[in-house]
Amino acid sequence: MTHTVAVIGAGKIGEVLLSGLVRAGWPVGRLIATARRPERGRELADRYGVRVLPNEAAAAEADVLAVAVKPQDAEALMTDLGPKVPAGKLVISLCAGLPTSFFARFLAAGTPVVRVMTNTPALVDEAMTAISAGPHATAEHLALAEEMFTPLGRTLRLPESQQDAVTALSGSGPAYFFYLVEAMTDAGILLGLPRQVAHDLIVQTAIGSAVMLRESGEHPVKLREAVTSPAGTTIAAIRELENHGVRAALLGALEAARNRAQEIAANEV
Ligand SMILES: NC(=O)C1=CN([C@@H]2O[C@H](COP(=O)(O)OP(=O)(O)OC[C@H]3O[C@@H](n4cnc5c(N)ncnc54)[C@H](O)[C@@H]3O)[C@@H](O)[C@H]2O)C=CC1
Ligand SMILES: O=C(O)[C@@H]1CCC=N1
Repeated sequence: MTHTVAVIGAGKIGEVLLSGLVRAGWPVGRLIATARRPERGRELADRYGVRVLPNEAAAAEADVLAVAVKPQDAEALMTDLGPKVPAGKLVISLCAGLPTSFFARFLAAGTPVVRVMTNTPALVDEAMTAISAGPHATAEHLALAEEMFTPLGRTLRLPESQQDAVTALSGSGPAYFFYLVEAMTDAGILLGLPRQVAHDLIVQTAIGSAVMLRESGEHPVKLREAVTSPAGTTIAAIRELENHGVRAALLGALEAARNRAQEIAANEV
């Protein structure tokens, strides 16, 4: 926590990172945010007590630049800011799809780049963050990225070649679970439960199932089999899921997300 971190483009995920660092006790004097809109900057300063600076001033002051703009905005940002980033800074990209080589193009030779893919459960310190070394990133840079993201949940080091798959699985993953909860709440309503009751039942069921997965260490098939009684209710539901190809739909959905990350990388943003 001795480094100064600037979140460049503190939107949704940038704020998730900032708030997590504040909760973890990162000195607020060592946290900087940049924002395109002045009112957004004021909001972040009021909410977290962090300094809000223009991009270039942030890059001059910080040791670590955590780039959290949308991939579509990264080229404009880096064309302007990249050549002004002083040597010796660590650039950490939070952007989906963009490879570290993209950032290296705009930066002084030798600037280390690390790519991370985190997710929104960082808001409750339950993130899954995958960290990959890009050009010139040493073990020390990876350790610094871990120091920033470990307080927000779990971290894992992976080769950069796996980051598009990670993005499809755990980066976007919370959205799939929220989608399922939404659909299952509707199902409860179809069966006659009040909306709030259906919501509460499924949220606690999701939490219980997630904790079992983590704490039992059992394979999900075994956990599911324990719920599935012979000639019972669960198998009747599972048959419907199988009939509707839900497993195949998930395989296709994640492949589509991975393909989208690759399109972003190919600049088809
Ligand atoms: N939302 C999520 O769950 C996750 C998002 N990501 C990645 O994080 C990045 C940001 O996504 P979100 O936070 O959802 O988007 P967002 O649109 O909420 O945040 C991006 C922010 O960057 C600001 N910005 C853009 N250009 C700027 C510039 N030149 N200077 C200063 N600020 C600038 C925008 O005003 C905006 O506030 C994306 O690259 C996305 O792939 C990664 C993991 C999860
Ligand atoms: O939807 C997106 O592109 C971003 C990346 C991972 C989660 N949200």
